[in-house]
Amino acid sequence: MPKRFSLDKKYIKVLLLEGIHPSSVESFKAAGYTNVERLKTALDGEELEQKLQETHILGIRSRTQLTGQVLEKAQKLFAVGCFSIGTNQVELEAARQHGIPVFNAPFSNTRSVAELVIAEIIMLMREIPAKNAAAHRGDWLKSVGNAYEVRGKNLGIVGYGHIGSQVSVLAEAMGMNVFYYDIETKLSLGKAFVCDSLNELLQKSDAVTLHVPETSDTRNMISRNQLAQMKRGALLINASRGSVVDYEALAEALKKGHVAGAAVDVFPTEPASNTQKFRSPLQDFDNVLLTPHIGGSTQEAQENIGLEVADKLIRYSDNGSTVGAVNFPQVSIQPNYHKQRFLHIHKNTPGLLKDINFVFTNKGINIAAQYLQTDAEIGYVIIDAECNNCNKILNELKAIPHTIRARMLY
Ligand SMILES: NC(=O)C1=CN([C@@H]2O[C@H](COP(=O)(O)OP(=O)(O)OC[C@H]3O[C@@H](n4cnc5c(N)ncnc54)[C@H](O)[C@@H]3O)[C@@H](O)[C@H]2O)C=CC1
Ligand SMILES: O=C(O)CCC(=O)C(=O)O
Repeated sequence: MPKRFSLDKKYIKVLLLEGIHPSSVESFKAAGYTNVERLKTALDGEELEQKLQETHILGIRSRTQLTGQVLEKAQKLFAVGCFSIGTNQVELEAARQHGIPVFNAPFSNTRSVAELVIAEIIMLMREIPAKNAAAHRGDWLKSVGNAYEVRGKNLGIVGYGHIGSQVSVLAEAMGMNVFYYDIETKLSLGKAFVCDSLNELLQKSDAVTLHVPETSDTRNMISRNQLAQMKRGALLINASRGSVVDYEALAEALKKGHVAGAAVDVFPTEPASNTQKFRSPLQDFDNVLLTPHIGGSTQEAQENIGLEVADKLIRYSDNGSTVGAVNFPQVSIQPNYHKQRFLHIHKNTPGLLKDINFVFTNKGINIAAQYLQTDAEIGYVIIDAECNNCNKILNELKAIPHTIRARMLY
């Protein structure tokens, strides 16, 4: 059976930034993509814009910022893969308007984050960060101090999604009492107790861990007022996004001893590479565990993410399937090796489908199958047709007013 490609694959440039796992390169190569470049670092500014001039498929993790301005200039870019859960590093609406679906990996690193959080809860409850820092300086802090077992303590989980719910199960297995708060109704796992408000959760918890996405609602959701609601001596863990906690306020609460310790993996501004310096108001505190956004950085997670996101990008590039895209109408579709496939992305305008169909019917070309999905603003249609002069058809499809992008898979 002949293979059909969405551009001759030798012309498709795949650029993978930020040390994305080599498993993704292997996937692209196995699917016939030979022009794959993998860089260890993130890119920004002019360097990023330059590189994107020749890129069709881009893979990033959390450091590369894809603004509307950057996307506007990336004329050849037709798909973006975030090799992460979070997609806040991409202006999704701008990508959508440019006809660029954005894919991510919603599950693959969740267990890794949950395990790190559990380890941090134990470390913080035993005051290990401060004792470890002292030992490195030659000081011997052998005292029970405020060290506690986690068994029987209350853990508050904010955001009971993929990560929060796994933390819940692991914490209960260690004998913790779990409380959670979510804006959505979520099935309680084990004996976890749902709280009606964030304040209720903060008031009950000996340790609070945050597992919400970055949204306008979660920005600074833990600030002075919320920290004041926490029990004196409670712990705070943030492995979600840096924007979720006001770190100046957290530093004040730590200074006063109101918060006894914290573990922080994410920051409002993170160094773009390992050679850049990292600064945070939390660096002054021995009782704060600081990690460089490595919640999901395990070999298992990264290998799986590499495979998962590469697979979604390849399916889109080869077949037009947008399943798993976070900003795009979802079309689930199998390859069609016998017909010519066209992809048409357009502004959702009345009568446009008629114009598309006219391109074929006007020439007596049979449309064998058609798959359309729309949202309020854009439409995405896949057309399998029996045509001979396919390039001419493609050009006519591109010329239809309100077309954002048209491609032919061949
Ligand atoms: N540190 C790291 O390396 C990693 C960080 N993350 C971060 O963790 C976040 C959570 O990941 P998942 O659990 O997989 O996401 P998820 O989407 O499965 O769960 C998020 C939960 O938060 C809830 N939520 C949203 N807004 C809320 C609000 N204002 N108040 C309370 N609950 C709210 C949602 O309803 C959902 O249940 C990601 O969005 C990402 O930013 C994810 C992976 C790795
Ligand atoms: O591993 C990364 O670069 C990003 C992890 C993360 O924050 C996510 O998956 O949302």
